[in-house]
Formats: sequence, C-alpha cells, structure tokens
Amino acid sequence: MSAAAPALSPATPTAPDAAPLIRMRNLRKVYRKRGEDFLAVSDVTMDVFPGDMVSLVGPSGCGKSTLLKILAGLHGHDGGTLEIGGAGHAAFDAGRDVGMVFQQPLLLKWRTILDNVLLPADILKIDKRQAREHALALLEMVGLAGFADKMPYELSGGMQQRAAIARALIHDPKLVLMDEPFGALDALTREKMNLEMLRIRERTGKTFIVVTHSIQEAVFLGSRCAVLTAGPARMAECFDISLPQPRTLHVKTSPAFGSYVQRIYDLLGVE
Ligand SMILES: Nc1ncnc2c1ncn2[C@@H]1O[C@H](COP(=O)(O)OP(=O)(O)OP(=O)(O)O)[C@@H](O)[C@H]1O
Repeated sequence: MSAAAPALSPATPTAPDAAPLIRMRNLRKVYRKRGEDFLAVSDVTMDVFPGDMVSLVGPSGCGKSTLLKILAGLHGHDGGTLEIGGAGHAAFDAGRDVGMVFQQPLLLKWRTILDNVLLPADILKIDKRQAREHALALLEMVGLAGFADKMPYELSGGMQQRAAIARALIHDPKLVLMDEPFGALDALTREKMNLEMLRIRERTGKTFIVVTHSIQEAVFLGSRCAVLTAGPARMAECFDISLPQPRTLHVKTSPAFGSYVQRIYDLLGVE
C-alpha cells in the first residue's frame, strides 16, 4: 500500500489470515471522581494482530494511557466490547501475558540490573535457573551484556530503559504495552532506541502497542498507526504503515514517510 492509499478500516488485518489478538469495539471508559462521571474514552474500535507494532498517537489527555490500562487489565471498561486472545489464540491472562514499559524505567535501586529484569519472573514464580538464562539473553539482546551485575545508578537513562524493556519481556508475554517509553530520553538516544525497538520486534515477533506523543516516532515504529482525537478519546483512523524493511533512519527523509506524517497531522487538525 502506498502512503497515499485510502484509510483501512479498523477491522482490516495486517496479516489477512491471522485472527486478531485484540478486538476492541466502541470501547468506552468513564472515571468516577467525587460523585461525578468523567468520560475519558468515548469510542475506540480497533483490531490488533499478532506481531503488530501499533503506535497510538493523539493529543495530551485524550485517553491513550487509559486505553493501555484497560488492555493491561488494570482498569475495566464501561461500554463496548474488548476481547483479547479468543478464537485462534490460547487463553489470555493479563497477569502473565502482558509486559509493560513506562516513560521512566522504574528500576528498583537496591537490585542489580539482572535482579531488576528478574522481578516479574520472581513474582510469577518462574523457574529461577531458566529465568536467569532468559534474563541474560534478553540483556544481551537489548545491548546490556556485561551490565547484569551493575546497579541502576551506574547506567545511563537509555541503558536503564533498555533494562526496563528486558524486564517487560522476561515472562515471555504475548502483548507488550509501552507508554511513552522514550519520552524522557534525549533526541539522539531516542533515535537509537527506536532502531533498537524495531530490532527487538523483529527478533521476538511479539505484539507491541506503543503510545507516543511524537508523530515521527509513531510512523517510524508502527506497522500500524491508531490516531485518537482529543478527549474523550475517539478513534480517528487506524491504518497500516508500509515503509521499506528493514527500516533505517534514512526512511525519515522519504516522501512516503512525509505522507504518513502529514496524514496524522491532518487527522489531528494540525495546520
Ligand atoms: N484515575 C483517574 N481518575 C480520574 N480521571 C482520570 C484518571 N486517569 C486519567 N484521568 C483523566 O482521563 C483523561 C485521559 O487521561 P489519560 O492519562 O488516559 O490521557 P493520555 O492521552 O494518556 O494523556 P497524556 O498524553 O498527557 O499522557 C484525562 O483527562 C485525565 O485527567
């Protein structure tokens, strides 16, 4: 599909034969505070397919984090339907099958990097020897081989965020949810982490949903992009991003990349 092709409907799969891992239909979420209702998500319809890297973009306060929290099982929803797993997939247990990465690495400062990565494995009581081997392999994959015994303060912000990504993968989740994972990093480190993420996605084949405020990042990372409009969140459009593979930083100067960026600006009403 070229960048100028018409929008795909939310139900159009990236891999036509695969069953969606996540089906959201008219999802709605109301927060109740001090007796008052606050509509945070009004109407989100989207399918996410196994192996997708969905970038979720929209203005501040439009409900992106709320949507991730619903997917992570941290919040319920008040309307519409949400199916995760379902037909064609093994049963889905949010406690075991979701990995989370936040804007800050949130490493425990009294644990080594290896022990931080192992934290979800400890909680889920995964066999210690197996988990340790897996953690060391993940640290190698995220470029932290040799840093297992360091303490968090000995690592840069970007390195700590890599450790947080390894931690999100230690229990072999089916779905990895990332909430502005590179928002706290400097521009150059962020570019490097974007490249790293594409590599990690390719190597793990996992399904990722990444919230970002950066439209360029949304296009660069996403195999699909979901654009939400201002609060309460409503789905403006969800479309495939077809850019050459493997993606390199050069793609950012291509006309196709520019067309996708423009399409998102248009959807968000940015002149
Ligand atoms: N626990 C809560 N109780 C009440 N209101 C909440 C709660 N969490 C979020 N909200 C409100 O819901 C709306 C959506 O918040 P959310 O954090 O999902 O937006 P967001 O798109 O992730 O924002 P940002 O991009 O600034 O991080 C906001 O208006 C926020 O104030």
